Amino acid sequence: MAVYTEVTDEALRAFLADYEIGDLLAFRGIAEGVENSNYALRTTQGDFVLTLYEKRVDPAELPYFLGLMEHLARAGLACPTPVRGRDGAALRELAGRPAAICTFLEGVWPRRVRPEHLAPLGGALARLHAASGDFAATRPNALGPAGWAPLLEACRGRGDEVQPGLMAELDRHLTEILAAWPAPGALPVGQIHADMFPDNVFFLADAEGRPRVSGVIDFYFACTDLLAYDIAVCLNAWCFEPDGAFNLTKARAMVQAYQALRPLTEAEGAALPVLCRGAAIRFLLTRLYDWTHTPADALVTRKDPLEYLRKLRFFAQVETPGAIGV
Ligand SMILES: Nc1ncnc2c1ncn2[C@@H]1O[C@H](COP(=O)(O)OP(=O)(O)OP(=O)(O)O)[C@@H](O)[C@H]1O
Ligand SMILES: N[C@@H](CCO)C(=O)O
Repeated sequence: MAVYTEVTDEALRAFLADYEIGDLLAFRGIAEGVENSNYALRTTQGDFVLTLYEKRVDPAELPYFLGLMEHLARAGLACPTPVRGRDGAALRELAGRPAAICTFLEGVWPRRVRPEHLAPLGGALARLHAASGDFAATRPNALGPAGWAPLLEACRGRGDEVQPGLMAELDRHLTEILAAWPAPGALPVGQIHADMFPDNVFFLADAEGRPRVSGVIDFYFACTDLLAYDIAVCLNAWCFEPDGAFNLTKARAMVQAYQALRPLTEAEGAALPVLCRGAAIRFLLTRLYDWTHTPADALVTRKDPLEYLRKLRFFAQVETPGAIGV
């Protein structure tokens, strides 16, 4: 479910009059995603995606997200390009919500991640980091280390209902993670995607049938943070099998392809185990928050926090970067 705000045919046609993207042929709500309302539009000039930003997005941050997408697209990265209206503004309002239209990207996200996806993923991540290197704006990571303790507190009342003893275990992990977190200035910083999960990366097959990245979407967690943290997010989201086992082959393929374009510093390599642990607790906590604050009968599908408890435990016992493919 991700159409929270209904848009009428008339309202959409009036909205599109402010753009030069042709006449509307068809539009439909997109069911995937949980944060915002998305519509696929077809006009006489092509396909587009209309997004209405819902409650969890702070309108003040939209210029950063849209500006970053525009910057990356201009640098040649396949990501949604915000379309400007006749007056030059990309961020507008529709049905009482902030709204923007972006270009539509071809491809599909992998429902089942195969080892062949990982090298293209690593390459795409390194290109994203290179392309955003000269983007001037910054945005602190609201879901970075400073945000984890407040999130844990917000879950404390009901967290143990999900698994007995969970809160005490998370207290221990968080204390250890924060104590080992790299000091400011120790690692390279830049614009990161921060949510590079399989459902945000589209692939198409090349002439030989090998997957190649055709687009990266959903920049609404993007922020200015440690570049290597994006690798840690990918190691969490792409390198575990459905049975919970860590797949070292996938990890190595991703990290090697990334390093072919941007070699990691020694400090980044050494820090990756704790960055992975941090990324695991970040997704565990946001999922736990949603789990304990969303009514069970809500239309949104809640994601399993315990999947990330298993990943957190795995990364907590990693002793060398080599064990995670670095
Ligand atoms: N530019 C695009 N081109 C093609 N499809 C898109 C594009 N943007 C979004 N989509 C489609 O819309 C779906 C939802 O988009 P998105 O993941 O950005 O939604 P969200 O509600 O913000 O997300 P999430 O729950 O992942 O945080 C995607 O899975 C994809 O199918
Ligand atoms: N990718 C996230 C949702 C958006 O933060 C998750 O799977 O928990």
